[in-house]
Amino acid sequence: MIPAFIITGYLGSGKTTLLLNTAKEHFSGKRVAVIVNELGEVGVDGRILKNAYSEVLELPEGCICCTMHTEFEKALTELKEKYNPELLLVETSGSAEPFPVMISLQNLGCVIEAVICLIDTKNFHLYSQDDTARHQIGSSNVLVLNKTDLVDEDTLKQVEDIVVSLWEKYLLRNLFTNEPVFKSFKLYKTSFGKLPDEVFSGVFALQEKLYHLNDKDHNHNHVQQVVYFDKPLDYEEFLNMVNNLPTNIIRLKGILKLKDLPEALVVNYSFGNLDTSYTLPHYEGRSFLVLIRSFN
Ligand SMILES: Nc1nc2c(ncn2[C@@H]2O[C@H](COP(=O)(O)OP(=O)(O)OP(=O)(O)O)[C@@H](O)[C@H]2O)c(=O)[nH]1
Repeated sequence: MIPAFIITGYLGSGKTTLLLNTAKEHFSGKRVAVIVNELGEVGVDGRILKNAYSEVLELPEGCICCTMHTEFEKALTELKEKYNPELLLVETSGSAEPFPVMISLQNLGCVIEAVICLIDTKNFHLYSQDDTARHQIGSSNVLVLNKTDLVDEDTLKQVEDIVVSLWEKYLLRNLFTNEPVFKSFKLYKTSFGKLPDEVFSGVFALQEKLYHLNDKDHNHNHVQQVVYFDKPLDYEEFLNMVNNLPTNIIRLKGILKLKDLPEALVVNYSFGNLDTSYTLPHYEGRSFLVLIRSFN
């Protein structure tokens, strides 16, 4: 039985960041396979994670939450045969609910060690009404109020209260008994997903067998577009573009080769905050940006 952690949470909440620091440190020396599912056909997280983990499986088809679960199970079976991992870390897309992934992992004989939901405390008010975000919270048993460095104590307390009430309201329930799948949760307040070791110790493992619900009408509230750049960009030109983005663009991710910069720049923008602190030294691919628009 392979232990598996599911990392869920809304767009830009810090899932990849968690995988790059705390999880990476905690499991160093183990044969860890990372599975990452991104909205859209171009993966950014996968490329970053390949810098940190030797085995990264990208499932860019867009959506393991709807019709893709057979693809997910096939890919996972191949991964197990090829790599024989001691542990799986699964990052779901920010637009996906974790439940179908939980089912698939159990179908393939994995033990779900925890479902960890990252919450962007700075921007929570902008997405707290989103149905998928609410189900992500209700399907998790480790709630992580992340980006605490960007909010004051009062805001943090408000977000905590809302998240706790959403957890209670959106709790995942056993199809037959209607009992909550998770009887309790643990809440952490962090920045950059720095979680204590206990999260990875198995104390949050899911004991129950899950069952498929009828496929409900699954309606995504986001649309993504990919823009490719054939020539290296000027940094000023790029900043200008970011500063003039329409307000319905809530997320921008990508990898850009810039004039005068030897390493490719990883672009990470969510809700008006731009982060370009991460670079990729040996990136040979095309420059691109994925833009995620909200309909809400
Ligand atoms: N200030 C601050 N920034 C953070 C924190 N955690 C993550 N970030 C930044 O937030 C941005 C998004 O983080 P990611 O880890 O890429 O978020 P994600 O959840 O994987 O994003 P998606 O895969 O698109 O849903 C990056 O620029 C991170 O460096 C935090 O605690 N504080």
